Amino acid sequence: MFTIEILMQAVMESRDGILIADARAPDHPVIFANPAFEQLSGYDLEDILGRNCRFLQGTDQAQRNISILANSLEKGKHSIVTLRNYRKDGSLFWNELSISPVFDQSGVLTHFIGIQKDVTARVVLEQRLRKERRLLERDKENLEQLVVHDTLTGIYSRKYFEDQLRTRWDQLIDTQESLVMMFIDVDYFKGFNDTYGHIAGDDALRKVASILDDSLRRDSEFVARFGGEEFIVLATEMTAEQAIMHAENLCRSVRDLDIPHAASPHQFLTISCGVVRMKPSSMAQPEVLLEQADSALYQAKARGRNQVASCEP
Ligand SMILES: Nc1nc2c(ncn2[C@@H]2O[C@H](COP(=O)(O)OP(=O)(O)OP(=O)(O)O)[C@@H](O)[C@H]2O)c(=O)[nH]1
Repeated sequence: MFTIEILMQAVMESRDGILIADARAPDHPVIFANPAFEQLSGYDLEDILGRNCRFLQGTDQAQRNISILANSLEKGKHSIVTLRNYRKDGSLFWNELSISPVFDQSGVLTHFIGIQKDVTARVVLEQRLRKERRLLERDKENLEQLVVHDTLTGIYSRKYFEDQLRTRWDQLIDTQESLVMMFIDVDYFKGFNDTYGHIAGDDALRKVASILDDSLRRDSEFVARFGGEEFIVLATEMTAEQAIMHAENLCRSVRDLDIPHAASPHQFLTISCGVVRMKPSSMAQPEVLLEQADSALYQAKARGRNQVASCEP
């Protein structure tokens, strides 16, 4: 049989803190707190009775959830919010507070009943997970940047080039458009490093990368660092003549940087360039472009460097 004693016992033995406030008295003073609430907050009953429960927020009153709570109480509605509360000893705990208005038989608001749960462990874990997720996302972005961009020169990486080569090759099989590749290699670069040192060598590679990048005009072309002192330009929408002229411009731009190179017969830093233009086909692999551009580059080197050689299959 259900009795008022059982109800009382349930409230007194609840693991959750229970508070009752008088909704008709000014500033809604607390008129009841169960032992679990005393334990949760560290306050004794005599500290609590007669006060508005906002004392649990201490000076930390600017919490968004407090106005959410106040709004729903004003409308006589039930509300659950999580608040930063402070124990008697000043330590923070996260309080998941469920407040319900209590009405008498004629519908007049008489009390508020608040059930309090200490959810600090859960909130701290959620905060830690959020922070870790943010750090992971930042690391992921950094890694993606590293994969797409070459760390020394900042232009596209070999990985990006290889992905683009495969993608564009497949796209152009259908449209029957040609793909143009320029394989670029800095001339006598070993001699440059030996003469001026590796740091000056790095600096020269940055300048070459930058001028190549600046010399590109179309959205459909890009330059990547293939490795060491080798660069690749991949382009579409160019005739064979345009491709060769474009490559010759690149050679001139690098020579016009006027970077002294005492170990080169040209006396300035130069590049050689192998150009190939090909219609992608499902019968071939895109690597064939690289092989042909490489063999054109070999010819440009063999003919004296600082020049372009082409290979149109
Ligand atoms: N400073 C610097 N040097 C590099 C880098 N990567 C590769 N190299 C150097 O580039 C040089 C390439 O030399 P080789 O392959 O012998 O070619 P080369 O001297 O340019 O001669 P040719 O290509 O035949 O004109 C090597 O000495 C490498 O150490 C780099 O990131 N920084």
